Amino acid sequence: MEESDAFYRALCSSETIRSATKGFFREFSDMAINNVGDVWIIRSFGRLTNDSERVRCVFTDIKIKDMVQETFGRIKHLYRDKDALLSKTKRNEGFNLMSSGNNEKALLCFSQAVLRAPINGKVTSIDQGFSLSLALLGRADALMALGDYEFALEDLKVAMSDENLSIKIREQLDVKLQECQMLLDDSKKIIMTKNLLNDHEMMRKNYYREPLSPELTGGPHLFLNGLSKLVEVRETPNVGKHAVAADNIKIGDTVVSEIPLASCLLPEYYGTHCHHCFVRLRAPLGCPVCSCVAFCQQKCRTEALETYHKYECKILALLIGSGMSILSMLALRMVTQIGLEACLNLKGKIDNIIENDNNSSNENSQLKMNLSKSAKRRLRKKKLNANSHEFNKSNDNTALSNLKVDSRAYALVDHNSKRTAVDFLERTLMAAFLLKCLKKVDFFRETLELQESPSEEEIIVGSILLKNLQLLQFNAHEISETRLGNEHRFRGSKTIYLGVAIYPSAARFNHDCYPAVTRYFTGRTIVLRAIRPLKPGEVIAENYGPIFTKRSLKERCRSLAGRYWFRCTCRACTENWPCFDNLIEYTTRLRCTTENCPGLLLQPRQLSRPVKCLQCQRKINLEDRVGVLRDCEEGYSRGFDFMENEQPAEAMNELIRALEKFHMIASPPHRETHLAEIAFASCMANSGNTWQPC
Ligand SMILES: C[S@@+](CC[C@H](N)C(=O)[O-])C[C@H]1O[C@@H](n2cnc3c(N)ncnc32)[C@H](O)[C@@H]1O
Repeated sequence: MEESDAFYRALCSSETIRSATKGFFREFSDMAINNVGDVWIIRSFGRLTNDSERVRCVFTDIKIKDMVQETFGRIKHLYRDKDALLSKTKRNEGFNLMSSGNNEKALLCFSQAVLRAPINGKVTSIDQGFSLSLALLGRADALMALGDYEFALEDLKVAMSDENLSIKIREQLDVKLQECQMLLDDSKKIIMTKNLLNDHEMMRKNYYREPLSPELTGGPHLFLNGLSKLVEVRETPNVGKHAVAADNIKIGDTVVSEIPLASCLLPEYYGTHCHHCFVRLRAPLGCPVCSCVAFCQQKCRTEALETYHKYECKILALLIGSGMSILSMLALRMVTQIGLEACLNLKGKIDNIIENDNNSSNENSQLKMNLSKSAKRRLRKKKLNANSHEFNKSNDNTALSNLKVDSRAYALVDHNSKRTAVDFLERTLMAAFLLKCLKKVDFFRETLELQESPSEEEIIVGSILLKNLQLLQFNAHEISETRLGNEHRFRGSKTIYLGVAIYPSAARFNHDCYPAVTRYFTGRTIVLRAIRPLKPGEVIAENYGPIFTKRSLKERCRSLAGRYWFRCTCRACTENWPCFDNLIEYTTRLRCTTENCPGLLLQPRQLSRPVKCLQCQRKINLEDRVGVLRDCEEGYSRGFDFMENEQPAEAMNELIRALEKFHMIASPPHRETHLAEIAFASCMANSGNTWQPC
């Protein structure tokens, strides 16, 4: 590797751990790395062979332990607290705004009042201790004025759930509840009889619910959760595990619809999206302790509070302030959401996976050479079946306890054999920081002082954190929402990244600079759908960011090598396909008309003159093919027109027909086809997370 490449790779790698500009962590880790020096890093730390040893080392080795213990010994609770007075002020602001008819702004004030209010009975000097119920009552008023009766009803029910409410407040709530129920029933009747809800209103209401995920085409895979039966996972020494078509795949087919194993919302969206399910907030509920996060409904709040948020609550501001990356937060979430017992249980499974991996990479390289095709197939099936065991036990999101034994993520690639000692050290320091944060919030049974050396339980959890930090670097996905244009759904729309998540099945899809699938999200569920047809055995590739139409070969190589540590050998790279701008000049290759011939031919200047196919050696007349290509282009234009009229379903039908035809008679690259694929992907994303600012 050239020096500049190694430098770029190290830079990319560090950014998956922490910010290069914000927070205290970077400064601390740079200082620690400088202090211990290269010799110790390479000769001592670099010789350690597993994650437990690495975590133990930073807490016990004389060269580094004081720095680590002293810095992390100062960890304190840091979070945004409740504020009853502010809640009351915001509630009064809300009433003022309502009286001047500004109900939307009033709703925002009431929501702030709800989120800042302490639980009833906590601060009795203000609102006699009922700030929360009063804030909810005020918000219900605003929601009713806006016609959002279901949200209002929900607020009133939450407000009434306190058994110790004063008689006066209970009576007010009772009256409001009956009024709200009546208005809700009436509005339902009106909608049913007159179908009064217009498209815009319907869309607005749906923003606050999780969109429906599409069914998996061909039904779900027998044991690879979240994948369709049309997908198979294979493994080769050069590209590792990857998804291939098990059957014919058509354009638009849904090949993945998977819920995440763990996910984390970016802090900048804490005020606008549900901390748990990522849905847009309309009438948020808060955590009873902190004012940092918001939930769209009781169910999300309960799931979060019963699992990860009970640990993260009092350190959230510290975590954000440290400048840690969102992937580091996800590494912590994978631990906090399952709890200590499950972590201890997981450790044995992770060790088994690592051991099996080591054994099989040694054995496989020798064995595979000599095996027959059918023996290789049996071996593949056996391995996948072994993995599926953890799968079947774990993919029911409703049963959180089942998540406790899910070890699928630990079989994903982490490129440990290529990792430098300094990279390991930086990750280990982050794992140590997270470990001490967990200790501060009583994650562990023993209550040792922060400064003391870690117990065996802590080393286990530290090693899991460290492993998470490694595997997430190459396997996490960004969750997105489509911000629709102000005036038009498609024109001016853009993709907004809300957070990150880990999907053990989708993480098996390799990259291609000309991907076979497009990706969008329904809530936190990842959906992958085909944008070009595939035959059995063909690779179903995703795109990791650099797409051939927008980035040059050099840029793509640098980005993929720096971020994902591989050299791409896809067709777009090996044939050096031109980017969009240069595609205008490019002559599209047409398929030979001889049955089963793979030949690709360039259009002759004079169309009536046949050209010789170098594959089948026949003279081929391409007039028909050129005619069909024009039909395709016309089909694309009709699709674009439907999009211009904001009719995504009709646009998709036109585009699918034209794209299918194109792939039968020609081969990419072809400028109009790629524009059509982008348009088709936008139409599909339209049924996922979307938001149109008012
Ligand atoms: C998300 S994982 C994909 C699944 C992975 N191949 C596995 O075995 O689990 C990303 C890693 O896969 C490998 N990879 C992905 N696309 C590749 C490609 N086109 N060629 C070679 N390796 C690729 C790289 O090692 C990359 O870091």
